[in-house]
Amino acid sequence: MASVILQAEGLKRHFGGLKAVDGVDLALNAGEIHALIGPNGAGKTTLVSLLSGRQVPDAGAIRFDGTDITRLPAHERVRRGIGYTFQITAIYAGLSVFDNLALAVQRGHTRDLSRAVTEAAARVGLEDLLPQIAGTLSYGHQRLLEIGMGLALHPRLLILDEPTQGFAAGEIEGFMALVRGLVPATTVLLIEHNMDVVMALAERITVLDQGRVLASGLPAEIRANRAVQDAYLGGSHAGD
Ligand SMILES: Nc1ncnc2c1ncn2[C@@H]1O[C@H](COP(=O)(O)OP(=O)(O)OP(=O)(O)O)[C@@H](O)[C@H]1O
Repeated sequence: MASVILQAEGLKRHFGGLKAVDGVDLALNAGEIHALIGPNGAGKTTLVSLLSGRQVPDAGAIRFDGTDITRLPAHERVRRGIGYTFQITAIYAGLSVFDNLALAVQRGHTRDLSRAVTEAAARVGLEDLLPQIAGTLSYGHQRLLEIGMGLALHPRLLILDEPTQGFAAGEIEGFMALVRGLVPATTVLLIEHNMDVVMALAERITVLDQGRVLASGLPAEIRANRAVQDAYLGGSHAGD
C-alpha cells in the first residue's frame, strides 16, 4: 500500500460567515501527482495556504511525514520539505534568471552556488537563459523559473497553484513532462483549471466545492461522478 506523506483532517478556515474551507480531509500518497480541482471560490487556494502555513486553520490537523505541522510557520514547513509556487508570480523581475535561482538556492545553504543554480535551471529547461532579466522572459518561462525556484530546495512535496495559467499552448507539453519527471522523488499537489492537464497528469483527484470535498478518487472515477459533473465538469466534459 502507498505510504501517506501528508494527511489533513477536519481542516476549517472561515472568513466571517464565509466557510472557505469547511472540514476537509485530504491524504497525499508519497510520490503521486494529486490534483485539486473545483469551481472558482471552492477553497482550493485557501486549503493549500493552510497546508503551506501561509494561513492557520480554525480547526483540524495536518501531519507531514508523520509529524504534526498544523501550527508550524511557513518557513519551518519549507525546511521540512514542503515547497510551493502560487498564482501570483513571485520572481524578482529586475534580476537575472541566475540571480533569481541563486536566491532560492541560497536558502538551502548550498556550498557550490554556481553549480546548484545551473542544475536548478536545467531541471526546468532554462539553462540557456541564465543571464536574461527575469521580467523580460515569456510568461511561460517566468512560471518555469518560479517552479525552478520552488524545486531549488529539493522539496519532498511541491504544491503548484495554477502553474499553467498564462501558458501558450506550445508550452503545456513541456510543463507536463517536467511534472512527470518530478515524481516519485517529489510528491506533487497540483491546483489546475485546465482539465486536459489534470486528466493527463493526475493519478488521483480531489474535488472541492464550497469548502468541502465533493469527491476524491482516480481520474476515471471523478469523470464518472454525477455530483462532480453537476457541480463542475459540465455535460460536455463528462465521459469524453
Ligand atoms: N482573506 C480572505 N478574506 C475573506 N474571504 C476570503 C479570503 N480568502 C479567500 N476568501 C474567500 O474564500 C472563498 C474561497 O477562496 P479560494 O481563493 O480559496 O478559492 P479557490 O478555489 O482557490 O478559487 P479560484 O479557483 O478562483 O482561485 C472565496 O469565496 C473567497 O472570496
